[in-house]
Amino acid sequence: MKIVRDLPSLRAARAELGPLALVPTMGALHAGHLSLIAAARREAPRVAASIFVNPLQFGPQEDLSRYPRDEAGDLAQLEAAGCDLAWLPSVEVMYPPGRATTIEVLGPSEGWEGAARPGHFRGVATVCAKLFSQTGATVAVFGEKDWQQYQVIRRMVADLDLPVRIVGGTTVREADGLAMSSRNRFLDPAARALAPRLHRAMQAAAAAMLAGTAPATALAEARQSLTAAGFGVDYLALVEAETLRETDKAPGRLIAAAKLGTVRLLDNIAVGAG
Ligand SMILES: Nc1ncnc2c1ncn2[C@@H]1O[C@H](COP(=O)(O)OP(=O)(O)OP(=O)(O)O)[C@@H](O)[C@H]1O
Ligand SMILES: CC(C)(CO)[C@@H](O)C(=O)[O-]
Ligand code: BAL
Repeated sequence: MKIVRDLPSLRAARAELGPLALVPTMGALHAGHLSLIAAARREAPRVAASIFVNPLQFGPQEDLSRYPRDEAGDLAQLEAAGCDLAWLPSVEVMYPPGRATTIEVLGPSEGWEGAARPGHFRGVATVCAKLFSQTGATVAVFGEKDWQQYQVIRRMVADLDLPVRIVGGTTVREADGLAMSSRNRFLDPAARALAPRLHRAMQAAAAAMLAGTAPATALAEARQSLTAAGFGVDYLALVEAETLRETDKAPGRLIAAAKLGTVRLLDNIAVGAG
């Protein structure tokens, strides 16, 4: 596996390797990321992964400084997973002084994570556009776990005619249903024990909706049971899968963000064909 940290080395590696599928990450890799590497290997002859904790997508009160980092462990996992190229730009390489361009995707970025984290999707879209352009990837793989992000990137690529195909990877879960996430390591044992209830409550709400319960009723019940269990529910909503607009009938995507202590969990599932 080639490890590159500056643009001239990336360009040379790209020329040598040929068509690439890219998996953008912020590191602290887990089995969810590795499933995206495996998906990428099915999409193109060579696979690149980027590791970059993107300051532009973190608000001033957010956890940029304590975001988990483990470069040596990440590189070992990428190598073992059959990754051909690791792109590890520094903040200075990604954002040299004088930078004046950002990308703003409206539509699917409005609401939910976009409302909870103002400016977040501007940072995500900007860095992803740069990663696509830097690597020249023909395919990029994103986890469905961050459903809204996945739709924002699809929208951006369609709107800007970017020459990259976006592929989604299904959410990898722990045995008890908790969606894997780098931030799960911050759950204390009591919170870790409660955490799978989020997915269970979502599954119950989805099953109720498919059995004919009005979404508003099913969602209110799920919210109430989660709040009683100790979750701070930020949102739990049925939305149109691509636009992220709230809807009152399935099919759709059930999306949620809920806090346990200081850890914010995200999850989503399809309801019907959503
Ligand atoms: N459990 C998972 N299953 C599949 N893909 C995942 C999973 N968790 C993250 N991903 C995907 O991996 C890519 C990189 O995500 P990132 O590095 O932010 O990891 P993360 O675990 O989501 O971290 P965070 O704690 O910030 O949510 C994204 O496309 C994300 O959707
Ligand atoms: C796509 C991404 C790597 C952009 O920084 C990040 O938002 C993430 O890890 O999901
Ligand atoms: N997986 C989304 C990256 C973030 O939380 O900033």
